[in-house]
Amino acid sequence: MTAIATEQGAVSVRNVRKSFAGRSRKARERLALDGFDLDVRPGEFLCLLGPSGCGKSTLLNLLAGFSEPDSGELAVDGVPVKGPGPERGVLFQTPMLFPWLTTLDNVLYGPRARHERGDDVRRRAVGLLDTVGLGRSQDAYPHELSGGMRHRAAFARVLVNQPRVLLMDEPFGALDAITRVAMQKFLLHLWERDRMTVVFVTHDVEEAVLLGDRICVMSGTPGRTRAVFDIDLPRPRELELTDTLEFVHLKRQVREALEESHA
Ligand SMILES: Nc1ncnc2c1ncn2[C@@H]1O[C@H](COP(=O)(O)OP(=O)(O)OP(=O)(O)O)[C@@H](O)[C@H]1O
Repeated sequence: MTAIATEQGAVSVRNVRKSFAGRSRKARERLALDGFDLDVRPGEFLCLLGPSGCGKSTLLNLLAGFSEPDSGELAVDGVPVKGPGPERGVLFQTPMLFPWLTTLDNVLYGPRARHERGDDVRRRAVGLLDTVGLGRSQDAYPHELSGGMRHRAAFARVLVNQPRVLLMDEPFGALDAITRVAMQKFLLHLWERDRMTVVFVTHDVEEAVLLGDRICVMSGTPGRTRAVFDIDLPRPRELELTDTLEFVHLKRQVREALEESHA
């Protein structure tokens, strides 16, 4: 896969408001975000932490172009987000795969939908499946894959579009501890190599400190930025880092900010 230029993938969120109508006349409108600002540098790994309901998924959906703000602006490389686009890859907690397609056909789905059909794209898809350790499972259907394998297949499906920005909503939240660590290692390795911009939502403070360049702790409702932490830990990062004093100290600071955001 071609490396992604690090100067691409700047994300900006300006004064964004997003509300949801109540289900009935009596049910009040819910204000998920109000006056929300965020800048993510090209190639930066930003983690979003915050209490349930503070608007993290709402923000990711807006950046993905799955929904529109009431007001304010969201842009990638200065281009306003007007809908979904292949330059923004989205990964959710539940891997999105079509059950009736093989692993390889799932990966090729996006390029085919854009009428990219040549040998090049097929080679890229096969290469990616190798990279994610599914080289031998290209003909398997999703139900024949383990949970971790399905996550990796969904990853390959997103990466084949060579996104400049990866939007990840608790992608490893449902995995067992061992698979989760394996996926974190895999993501770190991939990001070290390609340096795409990542916006990563998690509830796990340790995961945020291990992965992120910066952590934005949100509070709500409506969602606001409560604290921002620069994580200046050396890279490449390995799991052993979590045992160091520096890591433990940072983790405590972030956890305290998160606890305050629940107050
Ligand atoms: N489609 C929707 N319709 C109505 N209300 C919604 C919708 N999506 C989100 N909300 C509301 O907007 C607010 C923010 O929700 P959101 O899912 O963004 O929070 P979150 O921080 O991602 O929460 P969690 O950590 O639990 O996933 C909540 O009050 C939620 O009930």
